[in-house]
Amino acid sequence: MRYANGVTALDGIDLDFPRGKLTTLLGPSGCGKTTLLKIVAGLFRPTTGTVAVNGKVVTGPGPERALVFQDFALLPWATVLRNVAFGLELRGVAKSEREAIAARYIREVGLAGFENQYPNQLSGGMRQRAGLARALTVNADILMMDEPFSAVDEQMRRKLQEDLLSLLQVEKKTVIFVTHSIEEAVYLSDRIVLLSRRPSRVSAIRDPGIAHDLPPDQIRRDQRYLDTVDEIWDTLKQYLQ
Ligand SMILES: Nc1ncnc2c1ncn2[C@@H]1O[C@H](COP(=O)(O)OP(=O)(O)OP(=O)(O)O)[C@@H](O)[C@H]1O
Repeated sequence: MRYANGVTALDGIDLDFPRGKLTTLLGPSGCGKTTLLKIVAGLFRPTTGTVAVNGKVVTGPGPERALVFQDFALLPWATVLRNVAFGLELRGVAKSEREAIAARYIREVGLAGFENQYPNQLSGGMRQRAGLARALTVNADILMMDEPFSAVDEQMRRKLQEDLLSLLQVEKKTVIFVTHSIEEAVYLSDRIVLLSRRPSRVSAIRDPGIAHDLPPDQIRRDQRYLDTVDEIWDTLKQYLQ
């Protein structure tokens, strides 16, 4: 992918994202993680190459893919209920139906009771949950999450990570996740793609092999978890100047 200003962000990326698995893109700042996510989302057209979902080439955004941003881009003038239902509103789903669906996901992400609050009345963690609920509401099979937990404090981040794993046990989604945190990647992922410095290539792929149904504290103490964190750091630190 080469931008109009001459920056080549990605070069020769050949990747697949297994169905029902959480794949994380990890790499140095500016290597092109967000660019790759936006290409998969159909927001950017790659200079060369293609993206296919279930064998069908992506030519733009589609209902089977939902993008969750770091700030979740909530509408400040709309309540949580309306924000969460917004994707369905855009699709012309009737008010009572979309609100019933939205209410279900609001409960599922742990926001019950906050349906009528506005985004500025919520904490950062609650806003993240509202954004996630909105992505779930449109029932896309593929969720793309761009550093979704980076704007909250460490305790809330851990809680959101745990809740995301629990949610994914129920809602079988294919997730493409971008983070800067090696620990977060190893904790959450079925598969981790390490990208090199720009112009970015796939440097390595790791399957942490961690059972996500174990209690969170047990995962974080697991020797395999700790070794994988160390090993990934060893690979990534060569890209730091
Ligand atoms: N719209 C754009 N036009 C021109 N260059 C861009 C554009 N968007 C991103 N870039 C450049 O492409 C490169 C990759 O950016 P991108 O945001 O994809 O990286 P990233 O890995 O997500 O970065 P970070 O980890 O810092 O969030 C950067 O050098 C960035 O400056």
